[in-house]
Amino acid sequence: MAEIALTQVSKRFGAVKAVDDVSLTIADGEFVVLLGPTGAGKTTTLRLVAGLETPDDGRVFIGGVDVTGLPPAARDVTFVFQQYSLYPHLTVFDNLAFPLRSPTRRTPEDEIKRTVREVARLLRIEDKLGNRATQLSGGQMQRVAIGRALVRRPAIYLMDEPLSSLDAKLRSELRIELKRIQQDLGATMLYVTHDQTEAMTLASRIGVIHQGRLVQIGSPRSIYEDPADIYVATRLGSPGINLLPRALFPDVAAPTEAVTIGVRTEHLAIARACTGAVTGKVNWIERLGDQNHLHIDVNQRQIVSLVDPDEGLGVGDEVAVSLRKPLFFAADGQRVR
Ligand SMILES: Nc1ncnc2c1ncn2[C@@H]1O[C@H](COP(=O)(O)OP(=O)(O)OP(=O)(O)O)[C@@H](O)[C@H]1O
Repeated sequence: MAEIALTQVSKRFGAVKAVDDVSLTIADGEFVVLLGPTGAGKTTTLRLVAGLETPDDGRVFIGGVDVTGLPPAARDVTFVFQQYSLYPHLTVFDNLAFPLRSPTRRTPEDEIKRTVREVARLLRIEDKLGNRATQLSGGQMQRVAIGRALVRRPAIYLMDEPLSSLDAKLRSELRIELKRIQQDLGATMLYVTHDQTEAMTLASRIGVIHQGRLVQIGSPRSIYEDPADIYVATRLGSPGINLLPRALFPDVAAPTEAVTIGVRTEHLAIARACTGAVTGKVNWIERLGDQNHLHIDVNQRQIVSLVDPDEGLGVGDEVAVSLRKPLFFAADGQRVR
């Protein structure tokens, strides 16, 4: 395993700055997730580390070695893509063994057997080793695709939304397994996704990407609780953070530059209407089963909050809304305290 470092890396495609002056160090054994919407520059960043793209500016280091000019094959990384690409005519065993059988590796057959069985055990597909790839479900195929990356034991694993083609249940199962495997192997992983749950549950650190720039990097908790700006604040949290004009809560003590108040469920106290607080009206309840999303109208502004189904509130109820330690943002979107 090895450390990855990018120093002031930029990559342009014509007029588009896909990656813009990104500096980032991923420690040996760390799981860093790059989070951002489509087009933010996540895949390009991975491709720069893999050597599938060359930066216009900046350097890429793996294990302390400057690999900026080296081809992918010389970098000891594996890349797992969103769409599994298995050899359909081969068995699961042979698909997994494939990277070890490359002429440059010349791995002895008994070692191949041992490694393939070990990876199949990690991914819980030992009973499928004799199946052809076409006889597998989507989730099993993606496990094999991940397994193909694992057998090589590279210095670094790069994963580009490897779970996004799976249904929600399989995604959550494989998420747990990926994290377990990464910890078991002590693997260095750079993983990209636009799924906030994946980022929160997998990452040692989350890097939030916006228009090619790394706008904040930190533990999932710090990114969630202590966002640097409105953009980062809106990346995490379900329901999403409520962004409200400061004037809606005139009694709340706020820094003078504050123009917008960011309010998550945990910043809200909602009670049946009484005097003294800002009041609103419940105008919609989304029932999710174990919890509800409560939509409250406050002076024609919508606030959405998570509540227990047994809260006893109904559409049309008047409620008092008060805030506890919300987030404040200046006119330019930067956080102010
Ligand atoms: N080979 C290319 N040629 C031209 N433009 C490109 C190329 N690759 C990426 N881009 C552009 O660079 C920007 C970043 O793309 P990138 O694929 O890195 O984003 P992403 O965050 O991975 O998005 P997604 O989640 O959709 O994969 C986009 O505007 C994209 O259109």
